[in-house]
Amino acid sequence: MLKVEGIVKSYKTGGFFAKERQNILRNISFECGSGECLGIIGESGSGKSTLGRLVLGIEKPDRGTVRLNGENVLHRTVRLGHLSAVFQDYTSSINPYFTVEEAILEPITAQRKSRAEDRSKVELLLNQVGLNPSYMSKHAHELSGGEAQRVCIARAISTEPECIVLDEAVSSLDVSVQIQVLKLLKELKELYNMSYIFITHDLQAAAYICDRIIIFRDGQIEETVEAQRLKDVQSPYARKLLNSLITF
Ligand SMILES: Nc1ncnc2c1ncn2[C@@H]1O[C@H](COP(=O)(O)OP(=O)(O)OP(=O)(O)O)[C@@H](O)[C@H]1O
Repeated sequence: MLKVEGIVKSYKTGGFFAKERQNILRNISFECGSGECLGIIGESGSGKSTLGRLVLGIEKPDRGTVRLNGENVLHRTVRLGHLSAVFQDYTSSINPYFTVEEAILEPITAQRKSRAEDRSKVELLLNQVGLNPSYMSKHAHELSGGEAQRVCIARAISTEPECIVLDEAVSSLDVSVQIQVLKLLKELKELYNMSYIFITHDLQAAAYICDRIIIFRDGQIEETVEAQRLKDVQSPYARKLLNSLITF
């Protein structure tokens, strides 16, 4: 279970010596249960990706804590192998000098598992994301967008993490590929009982994959709603935002 409590985050607004700071996240608290997919929807610049980085323990909050099963994610041992991420920019997510096999093995190697099992593990992971073993020796530039994102997903699930932060993970893909990858993510979530923090602008994608959706406004939670009851949002802002995001 992921528990975010009282997160506050600001950044310096000017250069290195600047004293002024811009508040990005203001007192954010929520929980994401095991096996739950929690969506974060909000306008551009509202702080969604910043929140994602704090959940991953990549950055430190000014105040507040992110805990995974009661332990602070700022400790490397708490996040290593237990938390992972899939980002929008799949091409730069994969080291261009790595083969697919090396890219998928990166997090496993960080956990120092035995090398003998590695190849068969990569084969299994490729299979689970719908790619055949011949992909192992390819490099990122030889993959289509959908294939590269499948490799990123295989890498993200390789350590069987409890939680994955998916930051606009399907947004750069063609619509038909988006649907396939969303379906795959849903299946993998069931298979491994993982939690997802699903950051997106895409209301349809969120409605498809999420159990609950947080509507974010200017670094604060405006409203949280069950994905199946999106039409019942209460606040006028949330209504307006959702209407603006409906594209059909
Ligand atoms: N490392 C940083 N240093 C300074 N300011 C930053 C940093 N990271 C983000 N910001 C600022 O924080 C604000 C929120 O950015 P963030 O990327 O979290 O928003 P977002 O909701 O994910 O936006 P988008 O949907 O466009 O990706 C922006 O004004 C951004 O310029």
